[in-house]
Amino acid sequence: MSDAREAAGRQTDDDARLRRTGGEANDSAGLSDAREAAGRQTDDDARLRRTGDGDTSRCRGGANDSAGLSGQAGEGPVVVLVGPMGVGKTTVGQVLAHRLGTTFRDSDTDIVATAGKEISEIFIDEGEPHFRELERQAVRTAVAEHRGVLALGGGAILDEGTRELLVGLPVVFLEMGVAEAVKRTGLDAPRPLLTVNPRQRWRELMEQRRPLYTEVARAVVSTEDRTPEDVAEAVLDVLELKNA
Ligand SMILES: Nc1ncnc2c1ncn2[C@@H]1O[C@H](COP(=O)(O)OP(=O)(O)O)[C@@H](O)[C@H]1O
Ligand SMILES: O=C(O)C1=C[C@@H](OP(=O)(O)O)[C@@H](O)[C@H](O)C1
Ligand SMILES: [Mg+2]
Repeated sequence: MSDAREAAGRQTDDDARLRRTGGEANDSAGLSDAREAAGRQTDDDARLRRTGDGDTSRCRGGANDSAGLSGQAGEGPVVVLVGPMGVGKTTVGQVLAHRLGTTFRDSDTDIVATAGKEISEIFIDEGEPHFRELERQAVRTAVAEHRGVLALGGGAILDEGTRELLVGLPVVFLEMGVAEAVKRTGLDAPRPLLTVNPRQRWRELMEQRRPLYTEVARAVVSTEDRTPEDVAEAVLDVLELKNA
């Protein structure tokens, strides 16, 4: 557990060229109610919930605002999606935003807009460390401004500063197995980290990243054998946003 999360745990409470549709003025009343309900549930439960494998596993608390964040329940995105590339964060995030009557934002889209070039070009021209810096800035801005659904890039959680920005937020880790990963990312997707030997590369990435996804997440949702609509439903369920 990170220091930031530990500190938070001691407290009691608790947009590319441009497709950005974010904006905090877009929350519906129903969504605000749902957010409050979700906050209460996780505060009370203080555990990481898991759906998709028939099991709800006790793991860690998560409903605490960090010192560096808002300090008030109800601020920040209503849902933040993390998980490996191709798991469906962008797709499911859009479905979720629609279901909740709110807006969708994707940190990758924001980075492309700010940098004025595609992610694969940023990797080639400036390297991954520079991309992670841009990503941290994009997440910081999105977490501060956006009240709808936020999807992050698969590697965002590698950066400690980015992880700290997520403390206390309703973060959901979407997961899948390697076979599904290879199927979904395919050969056409512009994902620079999976262009060579995707199967092995994905396993290596997950070995490094799984603990980090788990660290930042309040809940884990399997995407295996589920449509994006089913996954969105499971996210609403696990965050108790169903009546929104
Ligand atoms: N639950 C799902 N089942 C099957 N295919 C999916 C599912 N979710 C997303 N996909 C497909 O997988 C690919 C990657 O989805 P995307 O939303 O871009 O993932 P991410 O943002 O996590 O990288 C897309 O072709 C998308 O249509
Ligand atoms: O996993 C990663 O390191 C990355 C995932 C991508 O986003 P998606 O997870 O939306 O594909 C994108 O941010 C970049 O190619 C790096
Ligand atoms: Mg995406």
